[in-house]
Amino acid sequence: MKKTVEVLPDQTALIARSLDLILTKLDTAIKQQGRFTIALSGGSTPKPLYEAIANQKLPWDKIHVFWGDERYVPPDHPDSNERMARLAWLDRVDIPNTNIHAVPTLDNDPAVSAAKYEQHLQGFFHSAPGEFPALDVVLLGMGDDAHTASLFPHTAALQVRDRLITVGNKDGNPRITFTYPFINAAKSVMFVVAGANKRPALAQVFAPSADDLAYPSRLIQPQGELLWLLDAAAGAELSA
Ligand SMILES: O=C(O)[C@H](O)[C@@H](O)[C@H](O)[C@H](O)COP(=O)(O)O
Repeated sequence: MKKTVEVLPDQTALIARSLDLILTKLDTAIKQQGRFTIALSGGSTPKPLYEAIANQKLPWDKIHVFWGDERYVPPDHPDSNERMARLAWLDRVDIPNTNIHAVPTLDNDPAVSAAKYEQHLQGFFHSAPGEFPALDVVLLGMGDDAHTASLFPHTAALQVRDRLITVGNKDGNPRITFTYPFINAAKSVMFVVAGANKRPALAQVFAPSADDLAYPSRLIQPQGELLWLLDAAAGAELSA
C-alpha cells in the first residue's frame, strides 16, 4: 500500500487538489482501459468537489459513478447521497443514465437492496461471488467518530469480509455500504476530510495502535494507493 497524506491550507485548496487528482486518474484510466469507475461518498464535504467536476469538459460516456454508501431513503429524500450528487453534478452534465449506478433503496428490506446492489456490481465488473473488483477510485469522507462510508464504530458491518455490499447501521437507521474489503480492493482510495472537529478522530486513525472497531477508518488499508487529503483545520498535526 502506498499511503500519502496531503494537508492543504483550507477547504478551497482541498477541493482543488482533490479535483486535480481525480482528473489525472480519470484521464489515465480512460487511456488505459477505456473507462473510469468511481464510488462517491456522501455527507457535506464532497459537494463542492462534485460541483467542480461538473464544470469540467469530460468524456462523460466513459465515466461510471457508484456510491460507496447510501442512506436508506428514497432518491428524492433530502438525506439521499444520490440526490446530493445529482444536484451538484450528475444532473448538470451529459452523462448517460446507464453510467449512474445508484444504490437501490426502495425495497422493504435493506438486506434485499444490499444484495441487489452487490449483484449489479458483480454484473458490471463480471466478477464472481467472493471476488472483489477494483474500482479506479473510491472517494471517502470520515465522520468525527472515525466512521467512513457507512461503516460505523462497533457495528456488524465491520465484521463482513466476504461480501461487496452490506447493511450499515447509524443509530438504528439502516444504510447500504461498501464493505471494507471491497473498499480496500480499489486501485486508489481517496479520503477527503475537512474541519477541526475531525482532528481527534484522525489522531486515533493515524495512531500506531488503536481499536479498529472503535475507529473504522483504520480498516481502510488498500492494496493500491491510499490518499489522505486534509485541510489544515483537520490535519495540521498529522503526517504520513
Ligand atoms: O453518507 C454519508 O454521510 C457519508 O458517506 C459519510 O461517510 C460521510 O463521508 C461522513 O459522515 C463525513 O461527512 P461530512 O463530509 O458531512 O463531514
